[in-house]
Amino acid sequence: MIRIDSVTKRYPDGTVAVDRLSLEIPDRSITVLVGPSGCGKTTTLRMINRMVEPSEGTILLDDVDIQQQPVNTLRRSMGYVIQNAGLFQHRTILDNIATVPRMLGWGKEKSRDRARELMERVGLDGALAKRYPYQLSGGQQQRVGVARALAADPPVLLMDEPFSAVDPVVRKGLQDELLRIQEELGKTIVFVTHDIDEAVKLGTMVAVMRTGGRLAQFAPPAELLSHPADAFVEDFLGADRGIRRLSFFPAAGLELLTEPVVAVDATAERIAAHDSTDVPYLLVTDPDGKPLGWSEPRDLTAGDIKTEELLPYGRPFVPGTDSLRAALDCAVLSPTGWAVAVDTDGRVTGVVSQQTIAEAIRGAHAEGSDTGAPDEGGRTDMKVAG
Ligand SMILES: Nc1ncnc2c1ncn2[C@@H]1O[C@H](COP(=O)(O)OP(=O)(O)OP(=O)(O)O)[C@@H](O)[C@H]1O
Repeated sequence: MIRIDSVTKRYPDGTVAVDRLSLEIPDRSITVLVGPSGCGKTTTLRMINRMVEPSEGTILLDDVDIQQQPVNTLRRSMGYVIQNAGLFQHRTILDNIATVPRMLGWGKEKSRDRARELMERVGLDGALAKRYPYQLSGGQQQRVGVARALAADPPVLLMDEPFSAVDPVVRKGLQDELLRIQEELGKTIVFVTHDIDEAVKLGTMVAVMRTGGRLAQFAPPAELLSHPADAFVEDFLGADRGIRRLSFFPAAGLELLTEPVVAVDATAERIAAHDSTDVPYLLVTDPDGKPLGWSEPRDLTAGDIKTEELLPYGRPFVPGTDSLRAALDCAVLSPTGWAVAVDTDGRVTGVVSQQTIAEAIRGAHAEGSDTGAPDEGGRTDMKVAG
């Protein structure tokens, strides 16, 4: 949909901010521009809505050179979100969001109705409508920024480090919300960040740029993690890229054992029967099948299991939606080294050892090196969960 064709930006002082950049930004997906400070990400984004004009090269929107469109028409088709939201401080939240519809000549009530609808879509409580930006938290202000950019329903959203100024927990919430909005609305989003984790989480495609405004690699995140194009990209991805890559492989294929799982009202025979298995621990569940904790079998007395003496089971994982990374994390954090799998209602479906997870990881890496990356469907499913 957006094609950047050999674009260079030279600022009047001679700085080459972007150097012969070519990118095909796919329709209805999130393309992330990532790279170190000063590598030309913002300049690239601003050339797409002509806040900055290229020195050379062309940018096409639906095969039409953006230079041939009046700037106002172009910008109306592109929502723009920046760090710290850039809200109008003297306008209420509702009127901030209604700004563009009002500019487009919509009536006041219709614009406000649209603004209310968008508040709900971006997860903002309607009670905030009459407040002013300074009465909102940073995360809430960013949500208003996103709602405002969506107000006129533009097909394209340009986002420049929109979530950089908020704390990690709020940031994760905003990222999850953006993925959900993208899924619901199918916008074409170009997203700038300097945070590779954010890029990997959000991007359908990720463009890694290097200082001097040159493209280092343009690939889906799983491929970036499995096959960095060169030492610069590898270095930028960081030391734990092998672990992070596991986010793209589902935990669904792990073989779960049910033998080492007993209910809190288990009989002496059931507990004793466990001696024949290789697992040194038993996971005790409540009568409803929810995990309570681990114990060595010899410490359990049938009819008198003391739940407060059990070892904590840590955080369980859900095989159907979680990734191998999540399963590994559960096993690493578990005092027994075994991870607990549960269904979406929190009932135990089995347990799995670090060793079994390690074997699955070896299999996943081998699969990734054969094909370049895991299949597209699995990758997308794992994005939020991983
Ligand atoms: N108006 C300008 N005049 C001269 N040089 C500029 C101008 N705007 C940006 N630059 C330079 O162009 C280069 C790219 O800047 P840009 O803001 O696009 O980078 P960035 O990757 O977005 O950086 P950051 O992550 O720090 O925001 C930098 O060296 C910057 O100093």
